Amino acid sequence: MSFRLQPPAPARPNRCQLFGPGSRPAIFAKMAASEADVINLDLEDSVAPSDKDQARANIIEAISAVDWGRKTLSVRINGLDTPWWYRDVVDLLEKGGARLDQIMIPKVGCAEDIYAVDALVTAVERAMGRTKPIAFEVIIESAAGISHVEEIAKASPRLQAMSLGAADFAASMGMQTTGIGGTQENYYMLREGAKHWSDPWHWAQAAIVAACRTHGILPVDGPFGDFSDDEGFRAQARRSATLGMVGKWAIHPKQVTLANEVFTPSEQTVAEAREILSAMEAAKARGEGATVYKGRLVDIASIKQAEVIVRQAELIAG
Ligand SMILES: CC(=O)SCCNC(=O)CCNC(=O)[C@H](O)C(C)(C)COP(=O)(O)OP(=O)(O)OC[C@H]1O[C@@H](n2cnc3c(N)ncnc32)[C@H](O)[C@@H]1OP(=O)(O)O
Ligand SMILES: O=CC(=O)O
Ligand SMILES: [Mg+2]
Repeated sequence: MSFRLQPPAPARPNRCQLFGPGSRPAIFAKMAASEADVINLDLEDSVAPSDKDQARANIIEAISAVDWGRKTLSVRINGLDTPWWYRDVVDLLEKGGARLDQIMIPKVGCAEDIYAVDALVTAVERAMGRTKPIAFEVIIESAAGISHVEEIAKASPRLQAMSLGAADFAASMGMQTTGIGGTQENYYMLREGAKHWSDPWHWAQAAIVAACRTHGILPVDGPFGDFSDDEGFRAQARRSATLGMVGKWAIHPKQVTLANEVFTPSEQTVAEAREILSAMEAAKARGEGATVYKGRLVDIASIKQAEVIVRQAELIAG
């Protein structure tokens, strides 16, 4: 155990991040009225190159014109390999107003990518006398991104969240699939003639969770493309939650309820966590570090596990 304590992740709900193209302002009010904790207005891959300027103008207007309530409001800028990203940053910060909370940086490949955006954001913030610092979230969606995930996670104090972007990740890795997230038909083990599907996203998710938890950042699962497959979404989201991720993107409004359902600990889970804490209090009073709860071992590590669940529930309850 290091003497350095693991830093806590930002204390805000992040169960669902609802995306919408900046080129489709008619849905902005619907996004604001949704139950998503985070809104991601997109300037990147859901916006055609010919629409980039108009989408940026739409978003700048909507940042202050729409009532976003208590949601975290984030805008996904274009990637650093495009001619649009610097204009996205400068215009959002100069013209977007104070309501904007966060910028999402896609296709991050190394810590220097964050440094570059940080330098630009810092300069514009100073020039504008902006008092609320813009937070960052990043998408790990390339071979370079996952290779440098830990140095990316510690690249800036602005960084609050990190998502896995399954679509671009699959493309960058040369994966033989056009599906966005979820079960991949050809990724199975064979035993006695029966197929057992495995999870090709698992290793990247685990690397992201470890980097995020080391540096106090929220790990988030990205898109699940087949929005007609509720059970597929649930299964993917449950695996992510079990691994330690705090939430998942919704690329269609119907996925918001599903994400909130999975990433909100159930009453039963919270009640059990509280019972474990009580059982450990009683054990401590007896001078014991370990005891039995419902026929199974609980010890001092169980306190930390139970506290994760109770903290999640308290955060969501506000
Ligand atoms: C790989 C990645 O990078 S993923 C992230 C980038 N991608 C995106 O941002 C895409 C976000 N999603 C969308 O653009 C759209 O949801 C689409 C294109 C997938 C589907 O759009 P539609 O064909 O309009 O969907 P559908 O007809 O089922 O919409 C149902 C209702 O939800 C609304 N709606 C659709 N998308 C959204 C959204 N993202 N947020 C809020 N409301 C929405 C529609 O306006 C419609 O409202 P209505 O009932 O009042 O008429
Ligand atoms: O940007 C998201 C992705 O899956 O790619
Ligand atoms: Mg992407």
